[in-house]
Amino acid sequence: MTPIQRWTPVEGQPQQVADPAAARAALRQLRPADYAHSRNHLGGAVTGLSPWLTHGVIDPPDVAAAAEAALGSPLPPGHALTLQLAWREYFLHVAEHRGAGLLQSLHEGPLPDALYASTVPDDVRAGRTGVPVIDQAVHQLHACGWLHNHARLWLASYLVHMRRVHWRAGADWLHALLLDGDLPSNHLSWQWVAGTGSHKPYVFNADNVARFAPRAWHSPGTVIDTSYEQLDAIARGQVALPQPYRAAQQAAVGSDAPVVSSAPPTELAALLQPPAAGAPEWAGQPVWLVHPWALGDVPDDLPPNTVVLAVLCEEFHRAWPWSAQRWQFVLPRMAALARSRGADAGVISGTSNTLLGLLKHAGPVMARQTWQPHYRELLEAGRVTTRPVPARCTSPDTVCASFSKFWSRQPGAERFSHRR
Ligand SMILES: Cc1cc2nc3c(=O)[nH]c(=O)nc-3n(C[C@H](O)[C@H](O)[C@H](O)COP(=O)(O)OP(=O)(O)OC[C@H]3O[C@@H](n4cnc5c(N)ncnc54)[C@H](O)[C@@H]3O)c2cc1C
Repeated sequence: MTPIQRWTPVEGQPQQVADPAAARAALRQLRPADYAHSRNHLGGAVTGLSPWLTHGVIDPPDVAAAAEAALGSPLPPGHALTLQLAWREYFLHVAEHRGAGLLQSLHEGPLPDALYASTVPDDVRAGRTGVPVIDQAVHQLHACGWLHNHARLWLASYLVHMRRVHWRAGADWLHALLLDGDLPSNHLSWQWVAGTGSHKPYVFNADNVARFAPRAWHSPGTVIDTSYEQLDAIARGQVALPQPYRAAQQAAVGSDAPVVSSAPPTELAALLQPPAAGAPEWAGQPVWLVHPWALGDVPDDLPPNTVVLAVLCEEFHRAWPWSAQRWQFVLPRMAALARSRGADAGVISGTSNTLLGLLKHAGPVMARQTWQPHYRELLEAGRVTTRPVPARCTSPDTVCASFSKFWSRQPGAERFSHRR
């Protein structure tokens, strides 16, 4: 195991707060040369940077710069890290164009939506399916809120194709438990696995797990220990679903399943403050608006009298609750940013209407762009001047229906492959 897999409990305490110093320390540990040949292995030299990237503590250009410093040369466009960062930017590109449309199937998958169950079964939620790869993934998810990309692919594929659960139910469930839960990357990846955002269902078998995962994850003799032809036929409904688990292993949600909530846990409640009634003391001053996807440092080119307001938009959090671990990751950093230059000391939680009422008192309002539902609408309705998320790829004006199309429209990309 490499030290970079810090989100796993095996490596000690997971990071607690979206702290830029910790993110910068992680950037200094990048091993881009090893990443290229080992990233598909659960013990490979993956970066573990996704929680910081999701919350805007760092951005893809920072990762590329750190990789270049480690390599001592420019990061080639065809390097695996370049391509994986581009996948993130592709999903943001789709979100920019489709907005909340990414929450519905982009096109029909192998079977009609109505044939899939709308809830995640209890034995999966508890990590007690009897299929070691799935149970290991769920327990790691519970313990540290982070999974390797391959584990996410396996979990999603098993749920959608072996248990016939609708991708949206699985996506919402996983999103709630991840520290890096990000609707564009998460929900579009689920659609890619389901076949509603790609041209074929993604399936995997026990041999694939044995190749890329440690022994405890290997799953011989289980429902996934079969040929790809058979798995594809199951996903397409051409043969019956296998009996997924032994009755003795069915279970209610296990005790290690984190509680998810639309509001911060009580131990963080002191970091919240209600919106002030009437005109605040900073009325008329410029505002830098901090939201959960803007946890990097406050830009240093703002007018000197700019105040920092940190806000939570309640409609979003009611729709997509978070684990306590995620609240712990996000909220103290938001409060620290609010305190850095704020007239208000805490994080203001309110409905869109309440927050809009507050912003009416402000002078010019500026914020980092986001495509997260409700926050995006808040920025638009509040006539907030947004700053783009720093990116390495260009986002074409019309939506690209596939990563290949997106990639082919990047300068110089035609010379390189784009395998996932
Ligand atoms: C079902 C499923 C759900 C996912 N949900 C999320 C999510 O909610 N949030 C999220 O950030 N990523 C998600 N991903 C993408 C990917 O699994 C994670 O970004 C990655 O595993 C994070 O670990 P890392 O930082 O070590 O990645 P690395 O391999 O070190 O990659 C570096 C960075 O590149 C980006 N990246 C890498 N692989 C992908 C990918 N396949 N798609 C998009 N971006 C990628 C991430 O920002 C990542 O931090 C999901 C993938 C799947 C299959």
